[in-house]
Amino acid sequence: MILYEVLRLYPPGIGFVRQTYKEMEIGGVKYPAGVMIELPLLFIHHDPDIWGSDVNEFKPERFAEGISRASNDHGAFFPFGWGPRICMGQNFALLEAKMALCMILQRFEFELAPSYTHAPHIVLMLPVPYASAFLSPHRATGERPAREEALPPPLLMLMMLGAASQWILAAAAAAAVAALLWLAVSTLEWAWWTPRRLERALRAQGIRGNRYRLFTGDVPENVRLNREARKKPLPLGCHDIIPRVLPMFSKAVEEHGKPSFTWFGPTPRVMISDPESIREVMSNKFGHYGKPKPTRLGKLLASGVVSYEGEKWAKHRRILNPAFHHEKIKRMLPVFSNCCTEMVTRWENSMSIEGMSEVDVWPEFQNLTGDVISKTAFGSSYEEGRRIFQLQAEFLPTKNNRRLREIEREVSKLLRGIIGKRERAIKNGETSNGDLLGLLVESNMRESNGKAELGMTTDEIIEECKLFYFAGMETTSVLLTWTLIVLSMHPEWQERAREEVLHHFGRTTPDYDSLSRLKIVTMILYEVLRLYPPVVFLTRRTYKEMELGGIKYPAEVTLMLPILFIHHDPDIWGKDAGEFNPGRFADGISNATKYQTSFFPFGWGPRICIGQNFALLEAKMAICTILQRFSFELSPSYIHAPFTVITLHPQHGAQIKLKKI
Ligand code: HEM
Repeated sequence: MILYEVLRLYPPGIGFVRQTYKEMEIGGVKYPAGVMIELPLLFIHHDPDIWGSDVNEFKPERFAEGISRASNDHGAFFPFGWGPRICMGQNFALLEAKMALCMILQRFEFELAPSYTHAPHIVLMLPVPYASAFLSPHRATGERPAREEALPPPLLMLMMLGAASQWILAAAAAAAVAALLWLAVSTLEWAWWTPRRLERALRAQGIRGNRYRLFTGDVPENVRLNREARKKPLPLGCHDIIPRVLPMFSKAVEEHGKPSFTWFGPTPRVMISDPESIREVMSNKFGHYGKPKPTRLGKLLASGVVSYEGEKWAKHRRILNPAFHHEKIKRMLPVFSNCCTEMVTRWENSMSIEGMSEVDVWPEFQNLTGDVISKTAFGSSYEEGRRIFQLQAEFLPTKNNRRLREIEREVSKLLRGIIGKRERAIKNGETSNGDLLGLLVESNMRESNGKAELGMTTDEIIEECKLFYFAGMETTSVLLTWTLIVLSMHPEWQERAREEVLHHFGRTTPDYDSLSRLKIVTMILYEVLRLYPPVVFLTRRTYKEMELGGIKYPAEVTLMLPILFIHHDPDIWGKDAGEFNPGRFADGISNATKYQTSFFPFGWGPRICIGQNFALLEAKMAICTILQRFSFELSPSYIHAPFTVITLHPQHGAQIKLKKI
């Protein structure tokens, strides 16, 4: 209470400043971009309308029932800031202050020295210029301390430093002990106190879950269960893939029900299982649900817009959006079609005299989507783009740190070269070739309009290109692979799709308008995305206590939005949830179930996948080109074994027997 009351009356930081990056309405007032907004902590902490008429009195008891009851506005006390950028060190600071105060109180009584002048002023923080006090040993004789003990601390420090070098050694030793103490306390805080506090808060809300294990949480158990699950393939035609793909979460739901929590290291991960709550989280209207901090692997693979928050995300998304507009993607169709034709021609050339062949379509589709994204992203700089793709493909299995850094450097160098060339061409009046990079550079120049801070830096454009690469190649090849596997398992739907394709295009190259009108093929792709979503779950993080579906989640909890579980839930999709039935999408996505967020393979809300139209058009082009030329079935060597390596892969490949038609 005392520390809180001191922090209220004498907050070390007396205010915060934020700047508007675009026009913003706050409390009914519109602030243009570029305005500095002062958040006057000191004024708010001293406001009698908030704290009462005794606002300027030192009354620690006002905090007797905690911070939230101390004033008539629970947001009125924020000496450590507030929201996502709240001081990371607040627990550290409070603990340190308590420790210091306790040790002083144990040993001394104290009062102000006559020389003390009460004159708080600002030099970054709120210092006390001459903070001398008379310290006397606790319950001691009342002897006055020596004069230098009452000197201002900086002077005292200088005198001490000058006096003897052993003081320096002593100070260094003390600093080392303090650093060790700090390390120990923050490790304990991170690995034990915080997880235990969060666990208690979740259990108090009636949410059940796994017991916390120090440091590792459920990670070793997850590895063990995955290893076990991966030993057992599924029967052909079985789409009940959850226990194999996400065995730990599946077990948690069995044992604890929904919602329940597991541990990703010291962070609890609560699985949210009702579509309404999922919609609320994904809408993220006020920025209350953020993305968890990216892992090291995530950062190395690609950061870019997918990992940003707040204004930075909004700026990047605004610049990227035009590149993914329908009209722009329509212009990329010839690239899609050429790449698909190249692939099927290769397949045709490898056929036996009887017109049969066996192909593992998984690497084939990775190649196809890699080719498509290289050409659509980099246009004339395709060769350099292709090299980047090869380097990134090498990246994932590489564990050698030196090699990883080399790859990073080479990818950045290649991208920097391509971007520089493109920027110079556009400045010389050449229009972009309609490729993603050109559109991005153009949109960036338009958006920044000469003001660098409104646009993206070259490094940021590089990150976005790496992201296109990863996001554009990986996910779409997964969708195509499962589509071929599932259509091999369900030949009646393969036949219906082929009829539709031949009806629209015969043997000619599919055009944009007819591709957009395909009904059966679209229903099939949706049903494959439902049963085999390339991204099996998403995560978000609470920045502060949030109420969701009647449950209060404390800050720092990870919410898991389990696409795979929701897509397979019989309470949402009916008894036939585990069956392949594209007919459920006959009247569109919105009529397939009664909830908006029961189908979200591309995410939802403001952060919905920017490339979904791109991916669906590419997938339709590929499926049509294949259906026009081949019938196909599973090879006897195919083993049905979906598992996740970031996205949903076929563990033993996707061997398909093709027959020329
Ligand atoms: C079948 C194919 C695809 C699937 C299933 C898919 C899935 C997703 C999902 C689930 C998200 C949301 C992530 C979240 O909210 O945390 C997302 C975001 C994103 N996707 Fe895709 N994606 C696909 C294809 C693509 C393609 C082809 C591109 C680009 C060429 C792309 C670029 C992106 C980007 C940039 C974001 C981040 C958007 C943001 O945070 O504002 N995706 N994708």
